[in-house]
Amino acid sequence: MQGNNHCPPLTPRSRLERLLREREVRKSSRYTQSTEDGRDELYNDSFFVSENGNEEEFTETGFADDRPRKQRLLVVANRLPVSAVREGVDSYHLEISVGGLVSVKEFDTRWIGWAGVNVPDEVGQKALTKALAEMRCIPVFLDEEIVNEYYNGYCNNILWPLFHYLGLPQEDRLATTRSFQTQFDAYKKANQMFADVVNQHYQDGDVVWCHDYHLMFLPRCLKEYNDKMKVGWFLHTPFPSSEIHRTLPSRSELLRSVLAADLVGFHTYDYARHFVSACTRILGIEGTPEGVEDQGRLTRVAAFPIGIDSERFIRALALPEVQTHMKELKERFAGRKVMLGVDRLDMIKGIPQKILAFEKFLEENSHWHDKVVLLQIAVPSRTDCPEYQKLTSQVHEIVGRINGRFGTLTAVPIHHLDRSLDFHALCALYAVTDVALVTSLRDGMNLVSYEFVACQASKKGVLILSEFAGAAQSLGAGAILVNPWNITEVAASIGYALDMPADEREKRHQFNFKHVTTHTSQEWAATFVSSSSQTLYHFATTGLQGFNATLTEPVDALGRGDQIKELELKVHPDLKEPLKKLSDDPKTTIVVLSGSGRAVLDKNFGEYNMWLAAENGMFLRLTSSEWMTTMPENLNMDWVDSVKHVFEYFTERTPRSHFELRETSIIWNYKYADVEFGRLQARDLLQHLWTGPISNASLDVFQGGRSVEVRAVGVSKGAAIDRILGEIVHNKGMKEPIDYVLCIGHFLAKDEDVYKFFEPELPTESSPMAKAMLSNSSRPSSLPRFSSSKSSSKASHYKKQRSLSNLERRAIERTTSDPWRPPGRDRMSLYEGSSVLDLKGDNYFSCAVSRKRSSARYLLKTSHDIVNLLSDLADRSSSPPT
Ligand SMILES: O=P(O)(O)OC[C@H]1O[C@H](O[C@H]2O[C@H](CO)[C@@H](O)[C@H](O)[C@H]2O)[C@H](O)[C@@H](O)[C@@H]1O
Ligand SMILES: O=c1ccn([C@@H]2O[C@H](COP(=O)(O)OP(=O)(O)O)[C@@H](O)[C@H]2O)c(=O)[nH]1
Repeated sequence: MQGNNHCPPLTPRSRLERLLREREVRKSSRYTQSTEDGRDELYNDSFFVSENGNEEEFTETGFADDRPRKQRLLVVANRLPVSAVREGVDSYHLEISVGGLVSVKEFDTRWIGWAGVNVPDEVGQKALTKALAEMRCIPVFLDEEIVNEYYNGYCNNILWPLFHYLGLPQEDRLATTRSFQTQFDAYKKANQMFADVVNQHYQDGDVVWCHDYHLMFLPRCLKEYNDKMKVGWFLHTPFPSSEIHRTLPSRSELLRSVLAADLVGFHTYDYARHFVSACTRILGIEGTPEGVEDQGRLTRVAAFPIGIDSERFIRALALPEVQTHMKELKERFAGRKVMLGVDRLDMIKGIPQKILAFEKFLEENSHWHDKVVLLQIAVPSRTDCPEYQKLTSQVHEIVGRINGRFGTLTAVPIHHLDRSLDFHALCALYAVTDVALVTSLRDGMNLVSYEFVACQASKKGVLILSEFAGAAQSLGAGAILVNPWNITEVAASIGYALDMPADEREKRHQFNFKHVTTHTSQEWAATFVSSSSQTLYHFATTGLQGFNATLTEPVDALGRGDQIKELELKVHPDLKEPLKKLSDDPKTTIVVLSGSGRAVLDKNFGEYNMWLAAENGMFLRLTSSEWMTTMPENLNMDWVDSVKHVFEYFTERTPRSHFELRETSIIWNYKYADVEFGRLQARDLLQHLWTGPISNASLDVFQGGRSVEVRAVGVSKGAAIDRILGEIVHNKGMKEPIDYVLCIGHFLAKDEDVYKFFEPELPTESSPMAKAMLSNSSRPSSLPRFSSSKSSSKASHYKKQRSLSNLERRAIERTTSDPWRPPGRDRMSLYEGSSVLDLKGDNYFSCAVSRKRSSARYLLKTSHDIVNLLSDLADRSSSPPT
């Protein structure tokens, strides 16, 4: 049966099947490659090499042996991952950039870019070309003037600030127009020079991957030369709101050039959305969920969040030199907490704001004065640009003032370094840090935050992260998110981070660490390239109470709350006392019926005297007894691995989404993800579940507000309540009719069958309690006002239609084949024929919590109403009858 497949089929039928298949293949090949690791980083990370460190013999038809030929990939970026310094007429010193562009192991990769050196003479150019070839790098030679106009000018003075919401430079109008035009011309010319080198090295079937804002013209140049070329373009910076992009004089030309690519990628869904809306508003062309369509040609647009080579950082921490660095740093800063900032000295990094927030923290917390130090590594960047020079002076001035103000003869609060560190020193620094402070005003992603997390396996330090860095959308849950412009908030977050208890640090770290080690640069690149290499692109990407959203603490409806705290379901603190009183009342039986697993219910309700029904009633327990299973023996769970596989795939690609694997169900939740993106992803996921390889499996798929849940066929709360009640009636030896039933929940539509279960015959005489609950005059002010739900008419319709009582009907249903009947025992007989469920019409209160449409009789607006209702019931149950 298809549903039994644990992997996608070998011959994928759809785009998603293909991507899932490729993901599996990548996972298994990753293991083989890691056994080869341990030698020179660049070679291992970027290229396929043999044991002796030389490139393997490679022929035009493939490797010398029978291995299949790898997909050729031409990576084109402004900078090569290697920079050159000329030492003689024909000799160069090559240096690998520490944060150089990422590697792609499964492709046969060549890099094309500028080596950061001016080589005007032919001899020098030949020598550099030869030296770089050993590293599979191909240089583009840019002369000084073009570097000045294209790189310093158009790229760094115009596009960079604009894309980071800093606006266009303010200059004299005429001069701006003139310099703008010359810079734009130089930009186009430089892009054509990159294209010429690509064309020279291109072979049929190659994928060409263009990077960043430096090369927005490149896709067009390449397609004009050869429209069959597969071209992808990825932007490492934010793409701003269309209102910002609209201010750029060359706005349309740039957009059209990028649209020449087959695939356009961004770090976040937000950036992708801005790009599509810029195309719609500025170019007037159609945005679709998949991308941008112009005259029948579709350019796919999607988010591909970058990652780091986390293993490389983790491995480095074990190296003796890194250990020595760590020891020195620990001794040097003994008795003080270490805070760390690592940034290029760039306006976008918010360094002055960070330092000012640290000053405010020191101002307000004198007890921390000698106990904390901020180490700020400010790597010089774009030093030819006047704006960057001004920033350096500004930062020096602020640091000097603060050190003068809070320093002592022996120690200063800020150590500021205008220099870069080597990889090992950087790893050591990350590892000894207690709190990392990333306050970018805008940042495409911010890899420093990822690198810090990768190095924190033992320390489990805290990450304070700007909400304006792309990384906030992925590490947002584990980090403390701040608005870097809000100095007061950042200062308070510093205090919170420094005082954070170990268990909270551990949880936050684990979340971040998992993300950083699973969303690697390898995965990023492989996903982007395999998507580009397809000709056809088609991807986008619980009486009876419920627990979650019923008895839990209220959560932020926009999903902007603290995900780490909210992921751990906790009983609302104000409900503890009423639950205790109600559960101790011998006349009251409480059942918590939840989709959550046993452990979650044990942890939250173990201390009360009540019934717990976990996993939608598949497991049942009176808190004084052990768990029993009510799961039918023949419950088919063969589909679990296949579905998990699909859920993993979507979780990896939907920042801040997560999935929970329970014993009889799996839930993918995107409450904390970008709402729009989450919905699109859910649509894709559902489509795959309904039409993909597991479409025939015996499972039920449900869509919640911000979740997708998959269960074994027929599992619902309504189906379970029958069995649960049988156990309770039997256990309590109940014979008298139940006085009233209160059933409160925030249920999926599928589970609303639980409301119908108790629905009695037409209303007769009310019990005193029922009267009290419904009569406005006797209702105390704390009791919530029930508002009859619109759907209560549905319930009465349901009642009128019924010719048999619920018990009669269920008894009849039971005589037919029932997969839910537990073996060897007929639960129905436990209360069949008894009058326990002879509820009087208005002795039944089914309440839906914050739902617009429901078959419950009443609606409760918020969890606050539940607290009031249960508190009031508890008071009444514990007070003597009047
Ligand atoms: O080459 P430079 O001009 O010295 O600048 C260095 C790089 O800065 C930018 O980095 C961006 O890419 C990172 C990885 O995707 C991302 O985390 C960060 O937020 C971005 O700012 C630039 O985009 C690169 O091209 C530069 O090489
Ligand atoms: O002394 C240093 C400090 C930082 N980095 C690297 O620079 C990169 C910075 O990347 P990020 O995405 O944080 O920001 P960007 O500078 O690209 O805007 C990271 O990989 C760091 O490891 C470095 O090579 N040397």
